[in-house]
Amino acid sequence: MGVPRYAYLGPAGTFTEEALRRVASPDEAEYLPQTDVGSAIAAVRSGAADYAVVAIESTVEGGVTATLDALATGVPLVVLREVLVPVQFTLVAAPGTRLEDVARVSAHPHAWVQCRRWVAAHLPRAVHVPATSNTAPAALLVEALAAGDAGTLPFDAALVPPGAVATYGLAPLADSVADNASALTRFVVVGPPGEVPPRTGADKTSLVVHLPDNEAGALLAMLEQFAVRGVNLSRIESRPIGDALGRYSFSIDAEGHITDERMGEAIMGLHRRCPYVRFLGSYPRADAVAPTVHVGTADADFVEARAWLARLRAGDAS
Ligand SMILES: O=C(O)C(=O)C[C@]1(C(=O)O)C=C[C@@H](O)C=C1
Repeated sequence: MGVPRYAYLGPAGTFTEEALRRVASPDEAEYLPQTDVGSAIAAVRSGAADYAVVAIESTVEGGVTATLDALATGVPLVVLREVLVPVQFTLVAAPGTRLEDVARVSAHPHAWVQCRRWVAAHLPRAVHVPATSNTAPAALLVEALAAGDAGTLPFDAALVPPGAVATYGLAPLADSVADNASALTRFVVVGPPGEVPPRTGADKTSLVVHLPDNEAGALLAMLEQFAVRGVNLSRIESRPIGDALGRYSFSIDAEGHITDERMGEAIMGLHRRCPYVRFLGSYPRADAVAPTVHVGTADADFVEARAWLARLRAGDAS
């Protein structure tokens, strides 16, 4: 078998590539840059890649809907690992450009929303020119500079990851561009289902859940499956299923591993109550924070309770 092949949002220098470098260095893996998240995930489904690395959540914008939607339907894939990357941007432009010359800024939509206040304060005239990734405009700028026609570009400056400044040999116009200096983006490595990564004691489980139609309290009943078993949720968001108005799919991250008794019981509860449950994997938490275990919800409590029930069922009510 050759080296593992990773599909990810390119070109070189994206935050996604930085996340990938933390998973597998370029000399032990094949990097397959793609133009969008959907193509990276499709590459795993078609067998063109073994894994995809995709952004799934940011501290500023919440869930990355392209990723959530691509994983919620289609050939099942699972999350194997998560990686957190700090996100700040550098504004780059052709040499000689001054801040006051900048009226059009190229940026990935997720980058733009993470720099809105900075842009309003420093470039009040600037409009957004959407880019397919954080480094796509850097590559265009380099090409245009080499061809001597930077003036024909559809933007005056671009927001790029700081690491891309050196990769593309560009001159920064402004550094540390961010509305939230501690912004993080969470990336996940996804692959075909197989063995579940072993429990570490600080794990996350991701799920997609549909609710029964027209049932008062269905959302509450779904949440209770977690609450009564002491399972904390770290993210829940609704996405339209897409076939009719009012039909929503819930994308959930829960603290714990599928082999934890409380998580297993909660997922069985979802299976009994909800028309559709997709398991998107159990994997180690990047921050290695173990969940708080509430009274009566440790593995031993479930095991003991089951043994007690078995005794009752066997007629031992003493
Ligand atoms: O990986 C990149 O650089 C991207 O352009 C993608 C992406 C994202 O989709 O969230 C990654 C990190 C930042 O949050 C902004 C954009």
